[in-house]
Amino acid sequence: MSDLSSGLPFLKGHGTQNDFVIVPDPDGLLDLGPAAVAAVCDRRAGVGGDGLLRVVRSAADPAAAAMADEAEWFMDYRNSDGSIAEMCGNGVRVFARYLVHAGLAKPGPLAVATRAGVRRVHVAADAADGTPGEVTVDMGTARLPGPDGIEVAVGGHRWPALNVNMGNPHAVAFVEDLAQAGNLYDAPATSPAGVYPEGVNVEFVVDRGPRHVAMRVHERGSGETRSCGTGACAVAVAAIRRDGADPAVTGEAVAYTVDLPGGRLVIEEFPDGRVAMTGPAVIVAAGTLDPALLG
Ligand SMILES: N[C@@H](CCC[C@H](N)C(=O)O)C(=O)O
Repeated sequence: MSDLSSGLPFLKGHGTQNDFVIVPDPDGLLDLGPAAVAAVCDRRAGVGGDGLLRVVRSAADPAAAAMADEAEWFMDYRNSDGSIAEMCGNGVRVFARYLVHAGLAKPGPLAVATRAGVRRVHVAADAADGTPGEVTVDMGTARLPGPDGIEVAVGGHRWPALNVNMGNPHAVAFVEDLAQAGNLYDAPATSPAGVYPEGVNVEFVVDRGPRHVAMRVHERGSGETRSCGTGACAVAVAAIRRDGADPAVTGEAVAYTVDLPGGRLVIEEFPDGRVAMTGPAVIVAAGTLDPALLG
């Protein structure tokens, strides 16, 4: 158990404006329950964030100890409502940026343990003018578990959707106009019932040009966010199949540009099914959390 009487150090970072509170806990001494996470992520009464990244040595956390030989650090990711998710694509890029920022890793290749398994990350060196290098993550392979006939509904609109699992669940719907998704204050309805027993992240997608799409997302546990890395991968995978460009069939790697409200990500898929995501990730602030916030 950690002594929190003098407060808890934190940092703030984002990847294409998907923003996270980063809490270093190298020795795994913190017990951050859902209420504490939600309080920290509250945009008015807390620091504010779409999620929280606890940075802990894999060997110090039972959820990651089995990955400790491969990845020194475990990304313990929580949504802003305090719920746990298996994976966060922007989160893992921001996590890697933090490790470099804190001197815990060097730019270049590094491995990060997540609940969805070890993810290989590459942090590019900063440019000569100080612009932070982009961060690429090998996101593993997408699963498309079906069934056929999934639909997403918002207001009076209803669209067919593809179930894409990137370690976490997604429903991808191609729409005519991103405004049709409305204000996205509430989670969109999905059918048939029972396809997503643990909840789902829902993506709305339009075409922008050849191999170029734009999307909005409603994230499970966080609401509408300005970017979602696993969501962008799910969208690219769905668009690649729709466009008949599946690398497992064509034998050719393919890259799609995905525009999100908070920025741009490039998603590649390779003939062996691996999906890679590249985009910016930055640290923007550091401070101390009032222990009262943590309950
Ligand atoms: N923003 C993330 C996804 C975070 C988890 C998601 N809300 C879930 O519950 O699955 C990303 O960048 O992938």
